[in-house]
Amino acid sequence: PGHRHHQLWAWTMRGMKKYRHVIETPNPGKWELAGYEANLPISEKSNPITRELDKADPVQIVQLLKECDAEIFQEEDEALLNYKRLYSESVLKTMIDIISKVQEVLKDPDNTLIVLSGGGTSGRLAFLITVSFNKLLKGLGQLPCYTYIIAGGDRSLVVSQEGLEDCALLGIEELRKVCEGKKKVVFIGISCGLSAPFVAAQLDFCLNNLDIFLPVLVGFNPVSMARNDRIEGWHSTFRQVAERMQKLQESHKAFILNPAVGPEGISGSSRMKGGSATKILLETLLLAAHKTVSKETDISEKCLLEILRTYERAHKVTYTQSKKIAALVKQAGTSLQKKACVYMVGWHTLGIIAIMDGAECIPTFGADYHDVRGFLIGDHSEMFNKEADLIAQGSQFAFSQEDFVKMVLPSLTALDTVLFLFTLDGELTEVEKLVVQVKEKTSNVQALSHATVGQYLPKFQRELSTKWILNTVSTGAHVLKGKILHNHMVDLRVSNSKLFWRAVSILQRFTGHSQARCQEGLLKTIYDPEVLSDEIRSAELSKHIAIAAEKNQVVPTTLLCLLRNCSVQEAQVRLDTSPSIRAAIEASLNAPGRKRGADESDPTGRNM
Ligand SMILES: C[C@](O)(c1cnc(-c2ccc(S(=O)(=O)c3ccc(N)nc3)s2)c(Cl)c1)C(F)(F)F
Ligand SMILES: O=P(O)(O)OC[C@@H](O)[C@@H](O)[C@H](O)[C@@H](O)CO
Repeated sequence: PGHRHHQLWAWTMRGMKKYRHVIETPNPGKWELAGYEANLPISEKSNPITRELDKADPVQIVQLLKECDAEIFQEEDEALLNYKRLYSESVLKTMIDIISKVQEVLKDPDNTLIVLSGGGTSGRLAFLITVSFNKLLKGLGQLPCYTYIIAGGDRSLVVSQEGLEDCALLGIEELRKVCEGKKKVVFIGISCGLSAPFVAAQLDFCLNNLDIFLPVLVGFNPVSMARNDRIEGWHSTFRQVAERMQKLQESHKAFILNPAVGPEGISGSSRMKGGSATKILLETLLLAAHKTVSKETDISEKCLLEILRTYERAHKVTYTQSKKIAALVKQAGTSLQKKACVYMVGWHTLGIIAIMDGAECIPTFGADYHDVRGFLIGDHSEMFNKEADLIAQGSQFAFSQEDFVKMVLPSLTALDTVLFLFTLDGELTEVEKLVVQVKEKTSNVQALSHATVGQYLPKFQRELSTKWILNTVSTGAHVLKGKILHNHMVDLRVSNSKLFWRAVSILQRFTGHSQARCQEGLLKTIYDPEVLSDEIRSAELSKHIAIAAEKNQVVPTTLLCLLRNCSVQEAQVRLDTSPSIRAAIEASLNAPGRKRGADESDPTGRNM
């Protein structure tokens, strides 16, 4: 029997060879065996650690997410397909090569520029890192050398606009604008999944103008797992661009920094480990560059390792507060379950991290914009590219102390949770003033202060600690609210092409049906009540997405249709009359006489 098993495995792998973009559903119950998981992009895989996240209590949720975050720092491991990791030799060498290019720019600020760019969280981190390092230069009396691009412009910093990362030409246009008149530009394109068309097009543009640009790609998949489906309005796939860069790496004409950090705790949610790893990688690289730009000494791997280790220490220090974090998760979960709000109010850059986390809850958990919101206390004048895009755009864009006092305080109730994020040096009087005002409205006030004594964390590590805590609190609160099935956000809004493919993959995973059948089912729900024609089937993905983005519960509805072989209307009735989406799906997963899909094949047989 063993050899037959092997033959099956070999057959399935050969079948994978034709694998273009489509990742086919393996035979029922053969998901792990057939090397299916091995073929999935690491950034999109389901992390075994959080397999039962939806059944965990607050303390367990914090523990599981802590373990996921710890994978960022895991050393290269021969057994685990030895993907290169954060501490791998090759990664450190590439960082050193990039540093010397950055130093050339820092020495000639007038004719040069360092551009950081990305969609969603990657764009927000591009902004945060730009602000931090321009402030560092200003402190040294030097001119700013950094600028950022985020898909959708400054609005996307505070309110997600997920569809814009699909716009390849928009990326080029934004890049041309910021590089006007520059002779040398280090372009750092950030895409955790090696997937955003916005970034792929910018990198491609750099590759066609190497006399001016040095393209650097930051992400967390091997190039072999870069996204390979066609980009609308563009001639190359992300993978083709990445392969072109790979060839130029030898001659230092392009660089790819892509250590594996392991799958996200919520499958595909690259705002978490992907965002944290982006911050760690780029701050380490740029800090080292700034440290040695004055001295002629070359940067050493030892110096890089020292900085990286301080981030690893920040992970340890942060999770010594696990009990308090779990209490915050529980309290925030209660607020959301009672249809109340969670406010995260942070000082200086801690406020930017709070705003980012709040903005991400909308696409990540289908949250309403006022469910979880971040606010920035303190001066934000020199921060934004075009602050005008932000101010007075309506309550969705509220983010300042003034907005908090004017628009939030008056309607605060005892069911709301308010979390203050600050450091113990300096702004204490400011904090107390605001806390007093909040305490008049609710006792649900928590403070997260970074002690500047004892467990001292430098600025960048303090920010990452805040990100880990806020990501855990907002994720945990939505898990407790029943938004997650196993470790998947099944009820995702199909608002860009990556989310369209994630929806199809989740349908494959929970039904065991073929990719084609799942895609057909999804289109049926999207276009309902219109009957699908071949013309509709062959329309551009952007057309499907434009319609899907305006509809609710498209994926859960399709899942029920596929599981019960019923109509869209019947599925919608079933969802509307069910206590929760999770309950409706679980009931259908266990419907009598149903073939079991991947996510229920339980190797331990516990559920038999
Ligand atoms: C793990 C899982 O099977 C799964 C989820 N999402 C996906 C995908 C999400 C998004 C895509 S994709 O946009 O085609 C993409 C995204 C990034 C990348 N490097 N390559 C492809 S695949 C896959 Cl392949 C599997 C599950 F269970 F979540 F459905
Ligand atoms: O960095 P990537 O892989 O290109 O992803 C860019 C964006 O899709 C991503 O940041 C998204 O907004 C987040 O909600 C993911 O949790």
